[in-house]
Amino acid sequence: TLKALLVILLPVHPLWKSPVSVPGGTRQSPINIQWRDSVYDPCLKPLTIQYDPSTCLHIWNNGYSFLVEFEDSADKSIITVGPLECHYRLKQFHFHWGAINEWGSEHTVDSKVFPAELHLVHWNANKFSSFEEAISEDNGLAVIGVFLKIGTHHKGLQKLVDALPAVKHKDTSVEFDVFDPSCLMPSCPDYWTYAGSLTTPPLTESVTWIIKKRPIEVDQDQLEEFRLLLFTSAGEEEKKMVDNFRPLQPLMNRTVRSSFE
Ligand SMILES: CCCSc1c(F)c(F)c(S(=O)(=O)NC)c(F)c1F
Ligand SMILES: [Zn+2]
Repeated sequence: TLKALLVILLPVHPLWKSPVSVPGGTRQSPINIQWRDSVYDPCLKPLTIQYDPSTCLHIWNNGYSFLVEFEDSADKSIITVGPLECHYRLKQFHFHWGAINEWGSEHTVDSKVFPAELHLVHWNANKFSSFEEAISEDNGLAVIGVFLKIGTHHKGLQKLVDALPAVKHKDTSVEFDVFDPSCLMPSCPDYWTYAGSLTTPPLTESVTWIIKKRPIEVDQDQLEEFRLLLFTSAGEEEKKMVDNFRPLQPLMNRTVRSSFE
């Protein structure tokens, strides 16, 4: 099918500048989560999320996605428990999406692709003194992945969507004073977790992934606003910011655990 052909061709997709595979990589992301192969771990507790909306700083277009960044000089917005042995500070969140609703997410579940995926990036403030240090260390980062599906309008997301025209071009930013990212979480506490990597350079294998089982719903107009962003700077020939996801990586010798039976 067209989709299969495109997925095969995707690794050489011109918009994907990073190496599709990392030499010697044994725990790369994203992966397909095969539900029946995931192993229920009764020791996995619900994730504890404590975000302080006033730590929100700004939104910026980094030429790959749009990032909402947070002030991380203290333990004000943190996640703990779940599969984590330490507390992790929220650094930023961003999204990956497709040109059309048929693809866009980085992870897949039983090979099902979602139109988009939210990543909330946290760093281990118990063990390291900065995000920059943690990014290349084992257990340095914890990323919550939330799938997006097309459905009802998402009121919390709309505040973010309304600010996107101000960051249309690469290297533009806009102040974003108060935002509580917990409004972007599905109500269901269930998740899968596995040891993986960043999906953008430097692709370091430092991430404990926490993938929420249930998606959140956004409406078509909201996702279309993502697709109006540009990879390019003002004055350059415009390239729409779409298909900013990495191809699936081999599971290799990894087990995906579930927090639910
Ligand atoms: C040099 C990193 C800049 S911050 C960042 C990011 F911008 C990003 F896109 C991803 S991702 O791999 O794409 N998604 C988890 C990250 F993990 C990050 F930490
Ligand atoms: Zn990401």
